[in-house]
Amino acid sequence: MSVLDSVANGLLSLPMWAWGTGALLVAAIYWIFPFFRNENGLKRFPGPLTAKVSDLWMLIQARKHRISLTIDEQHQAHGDFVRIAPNHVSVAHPHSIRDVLGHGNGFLKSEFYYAFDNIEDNIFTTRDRLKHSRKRKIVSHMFSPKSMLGFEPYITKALAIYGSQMEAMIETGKAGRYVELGRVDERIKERQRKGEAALDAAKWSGFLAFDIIGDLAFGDPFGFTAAGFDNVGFITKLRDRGEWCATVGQMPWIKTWTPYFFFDPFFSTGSKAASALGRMGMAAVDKRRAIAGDPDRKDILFYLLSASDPEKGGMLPDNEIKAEALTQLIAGSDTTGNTITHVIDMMILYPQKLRKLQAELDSAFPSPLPENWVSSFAECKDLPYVSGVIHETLRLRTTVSVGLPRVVSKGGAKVCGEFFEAGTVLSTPTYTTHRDARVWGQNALEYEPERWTGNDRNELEKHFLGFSYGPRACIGRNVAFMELKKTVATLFRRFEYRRIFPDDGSEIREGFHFKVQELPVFIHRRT
Ligand code: HEM
Repeated sequence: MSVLDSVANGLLSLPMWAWGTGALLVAAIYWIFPFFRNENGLKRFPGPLTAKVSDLWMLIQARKHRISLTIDEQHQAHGDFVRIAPNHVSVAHPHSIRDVLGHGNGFLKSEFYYAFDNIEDNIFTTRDRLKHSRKRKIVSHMFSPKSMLGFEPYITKALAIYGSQMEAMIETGKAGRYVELGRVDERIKERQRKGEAALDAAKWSGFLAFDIIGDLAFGDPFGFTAAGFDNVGFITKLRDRGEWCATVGQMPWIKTWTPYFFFDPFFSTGSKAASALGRMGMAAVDKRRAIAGDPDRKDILFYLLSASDPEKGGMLPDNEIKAEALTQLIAGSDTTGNTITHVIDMMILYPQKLRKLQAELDSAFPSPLPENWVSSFAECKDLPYVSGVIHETLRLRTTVSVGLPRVVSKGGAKVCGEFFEAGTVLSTPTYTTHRDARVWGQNALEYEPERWTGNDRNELEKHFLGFSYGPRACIGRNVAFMELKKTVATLFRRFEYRRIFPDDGSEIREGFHFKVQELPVFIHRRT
């Protein structure tokens, strides 16, 4: 018998208690070791004991869908620096944006982003600086002012479909029929007034945003707005995948194992959703290539298909095109859809602000409006209150509220007065930073679109993280603003919303996005 066989036989003959003790010992070493090692000298920072000991603490917060709220509570209790994982410090200091996310510090994205890789790594997930610059260069053409103008007709088309769907529901909507439930609900019927339709505004914002980006990215809107239905479950899959990524990203090494986490179906659902989205993205690119469409069409896929490989020349590799197209679709859909929902929610919650918005829109777009009118970007881009409402909503209801983790580069760095060793993970908690009275003043927690219409605007922009900051900031920011401004101007000029159940708060659940799950509203026409 070989030595290996003897060892194997010896191990197999051990009693169950010995196996159990061994497993506990291994787990204990894994948990306790980073703590005692004082990894990267982080012992000096306060934080929950369990967070100092293991990444599991963050994973649990993510699984509970409340990363931002928990980290904010920690900052309120401990101050600007909180150790939220053995090797991760959250820095909620007014200079943190510049020091952690800014240009020139050499910090890279952390392993957290590995969870988001789909098909292969992409512009959003890559942790390699050169690879990122190369990808950024390739896609930057898509977002030039000239390309942006080419995108506007697709946004106008989707908004026109949304507008006519609302009109049709208001015209023909059955009393008490909450569109998404597909049945008459007596509680809704009791509250509904003449000329109103009842619907889930969160769902319709999603339909609108997904149709726009579907058209921009793949040359084909999903058709959700026209159908009033997401027939492929795309929106739900994207949500499940986002929640899964934000959770798995806390302990990236578990990624490949999550399909087998039978104790919690959340993990297998998210993992399946991620794979399904990958397949859908690949199929969409293949479909677009197979059908010879409009040769003048200048959408995101057009720019990817005509980009040349900077190293080898010729077209980009097939998988790279697919991964990048899918990334734009993912990055540009739920972000805008969810922001539109938050704007509707805020306008219902703050009727005085809604009146101001309506006054601005009524004066810019007097009655009578053409049938199924949609605001052009030229007409709404400089309206100060429209812009104020969007900025203020993105401040207090930031779609990406979580701190975005970055790794301190070689040689270490001084961040907000503290020195950090190379390899330490740092993040700026957007939710907390956007509520910091040192920046936003004593009314930091109040919804004040007016703060964006005054002379302080440029100064406030420096502390605004709605689209992040630095080399990894949102590349689609200008497209997002075009979409959001056109949408806010069009919807709030033509319609008014009120909550069906005013006493219910909004159920916000956080994955990677800080997302309103459902917003039951009545909608009526304005004249
Ligand atoms: C309201 C809408 C949007 C919001 C709030 C938003 C927010 C953000 C944020 C916070 C980041 C940084 C993420 C990180 O570092 O982990 C980001 C990155 C990114 N966004 Fe957006 N985004 C929006 C719309 C869009 C649109 C419309 C597109 C494309 C059409 C887009 C494409 C991207 C891409 C490709 C990145 C990765 C950039 C890089 O790493 O170089 N986003 N976005």
